[in-house]
Amino acid sequence: MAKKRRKSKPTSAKKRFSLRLSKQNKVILGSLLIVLSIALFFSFISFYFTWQADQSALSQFTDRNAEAKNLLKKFGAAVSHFFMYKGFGLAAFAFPVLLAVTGLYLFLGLQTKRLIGKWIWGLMGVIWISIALGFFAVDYPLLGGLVGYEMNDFLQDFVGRIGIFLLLVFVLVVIMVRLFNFSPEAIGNYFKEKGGLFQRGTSPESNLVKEMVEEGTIELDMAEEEPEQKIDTYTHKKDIPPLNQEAGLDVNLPQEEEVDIDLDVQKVNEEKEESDLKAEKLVKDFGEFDPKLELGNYKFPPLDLLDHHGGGGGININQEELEENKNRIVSTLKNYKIGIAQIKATIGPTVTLYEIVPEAGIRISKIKNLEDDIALSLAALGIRIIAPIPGKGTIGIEVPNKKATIVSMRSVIASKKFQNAEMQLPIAFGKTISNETFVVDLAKMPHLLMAGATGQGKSVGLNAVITSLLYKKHPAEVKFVLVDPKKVELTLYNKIERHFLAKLPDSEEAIITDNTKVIHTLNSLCIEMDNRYELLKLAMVRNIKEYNAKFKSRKLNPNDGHKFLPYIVLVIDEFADLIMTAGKEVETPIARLAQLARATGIHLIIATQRPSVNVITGIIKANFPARIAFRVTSKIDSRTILDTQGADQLIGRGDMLFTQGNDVTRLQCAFVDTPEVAKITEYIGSQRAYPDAHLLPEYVGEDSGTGIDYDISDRDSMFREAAEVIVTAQQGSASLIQRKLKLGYNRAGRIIDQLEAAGIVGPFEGSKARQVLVPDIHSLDQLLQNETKQ
Ligand SMILES: Nc1ncnc2c1ncn2[C@@H]1O[C@H](COP(=O)(O)OP(=O)(O)OP(=O)(O)O)[C@@H](O)[C@H]1O
Repeated sequence: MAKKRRKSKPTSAKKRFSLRLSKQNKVILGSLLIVLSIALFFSFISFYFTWQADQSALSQFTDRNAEAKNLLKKFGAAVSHFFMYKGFGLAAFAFPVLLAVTGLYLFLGLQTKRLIGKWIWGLMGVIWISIALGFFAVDYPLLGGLVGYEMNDFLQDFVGRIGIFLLLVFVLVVIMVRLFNFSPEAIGNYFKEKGGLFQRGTSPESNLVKEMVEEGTIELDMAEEEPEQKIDTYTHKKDIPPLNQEAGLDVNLPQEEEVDIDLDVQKVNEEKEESDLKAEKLVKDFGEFDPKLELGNYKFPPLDLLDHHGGGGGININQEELEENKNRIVSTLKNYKIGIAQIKATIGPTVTLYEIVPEAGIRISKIKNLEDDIALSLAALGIRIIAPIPGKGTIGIEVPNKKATIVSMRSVIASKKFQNAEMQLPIAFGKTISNETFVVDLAKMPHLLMAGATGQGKSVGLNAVITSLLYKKHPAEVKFVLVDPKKVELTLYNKIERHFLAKLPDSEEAIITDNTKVIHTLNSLCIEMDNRYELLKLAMVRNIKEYNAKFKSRKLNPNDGHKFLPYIVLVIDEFADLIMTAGKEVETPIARLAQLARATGIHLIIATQRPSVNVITGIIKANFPARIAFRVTSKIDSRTILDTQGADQLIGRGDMLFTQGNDVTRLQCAFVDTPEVAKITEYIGSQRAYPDAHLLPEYVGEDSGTGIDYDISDRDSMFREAAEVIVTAQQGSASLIQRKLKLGYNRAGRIIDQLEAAGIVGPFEGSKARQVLVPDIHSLDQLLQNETKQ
């Protein structure tokens, strides 16, 4: 309080000052100073040529007959004489510079507070240069001016010439250190920055491509180089001063100055500017924040861990088969009196697309109506007719190849498209019908629904998604929450628990196989989402990408609860099983996450064997625009997933349809076998890991919070403070207590329970904040007093 009162005085003084110096006055004064500085500058220059001739004019300043040779005549001669001859010699040039800077600040309406520093440093520099010139140029006293000469004379009596020299060196060091941040680390950083180009070129991602060419040699180089850089920056990290240590006082200023709107706006700008400057300085000194630092030696899995699956040689083109299929298509269509003008084949890994241009006059709707008959006549499993192909005026008939080519995970991971993908969460699903690698960004989807009958490739698909991310992301950047009711599909990922998995604080296993745990985890993710939204709000950004970028550039202070946020990918392998046993309890948090979690970097991937409407409900469907269908058994199932048929005509074994809205793309899913996943997890798991899996916020179940009777004496020592925080903010959330009182989540949760028992907050309401039952601090005082009386 005392602090505040003391602060308010200068504020009002500032306000008066600011009111007196209106915007127009600032512009006028600014221009005056700029003009004056230019006049001084020319006078000083001219002085060096005319000073001897003008000596006499100085004494006859008022005599109109006496003329001065200086460019600015008597004024120029007089001021130059004062500043240069009697003053500081050459160093006096600093004055026009300082005046010009001051003038510009006023003219442009910038904050003048920082000018004080500039003037202090400027004057120090003037004195130093003047003495230095007086010292070194003894024969030219005009260079150092009278001040330089006299100061030298004076100092020589006391410390001698060597003493003056040492003094000058010392002051120079002080100026360099304070003004230009001259430090051994800064020099080190400068050279590191220079060398940065090389390091960037050998990022683990790009390493992967090179690895293919150079089979491991580069990886060795990397291993030697990286630690050096990491360790160095790590030590810096410890030295970083908390961002707000100095800015703490400033933070309150804008609120105090609310009366004057003009003043207020300027203040806020300045504050921003200052924190930005501070962040820039931190980045300059210590480099950007590197989330990967803690596992700086982490090596991305090499390509060798993946098999070719016989697909290394590309697609076999069977000319005979092509010809045969073409003839069948032409003759079948002829039976329906549809003439073909042109036919073109595109060969994919599993199917070949025959693109037909019908003869003029034939309506596409006719062909569309005959869709089933044509499929029947061609008499092959997995034929799909696309009439017309979206965006083209042609009709597509997809006919399965007799010999399907397996698309290996290795080939898609090694593809340029995946390697160069500038995506947040790139996933290489497989190959399209035209044999192009298909890469999508999970962050953009933003959630994925996967369905397909048993044995058609769902698990392989899930593994392909996870593998893609493991090959592209560092453990600091992405965390998986794995739900596996079948208990066997995802067990392999246990090995990377401390690298890539997230779990509830009290659970032993990171992979969730128990249904009640799933409910807790989903609610915990909702809390995580709310907490993240709170952080995004504080940081004034819209999504996790902007937030992390801001955090990396050190604009967010970890002391305010800010931290680097990894993406969280929730994978549920058998959703049907879950929804059947837990119903709404699962559906509600899933729907909430699906609706809101996108901006906070939480993405959902849900796979189900039974794509019936009671599993994929309307709410879920509405929030999962990206869907994948492997082969299903009926048209109805296909419609449930994709809103169109087609999935029932797939041939299985990874043949799939992907939609992200309107268009449906047929893909051959990349194949990654269990032994390959085992090798990858083994490779990652054997490396140095975090001490524990990434911990999700603790979720206190609905029943555990109600009706607990806490003894008053058992209350937490921070109970009273927490109650005040909650009542003042009128928001009953544990995260608020956590933040304001700097407590751990568990302790904050316990206090919330005690507050509930004391009747200060209402019961648990899912992931929403609890209702606060006490309206103000006065009522709180009364309530607590009554308690002690009882
Ligand atoms: N992309 C693919 N390429 C080649 N073969 C595949 C592909 N995907 C799946 N298969 C084959 O299909 C088999 C079954 O796949 P998968 O285990 O993924 O099916 P699923 O849909 O998960 O079945 P379930 O629901 O019973 O677990 C695999 O063992 C493999 O032989």
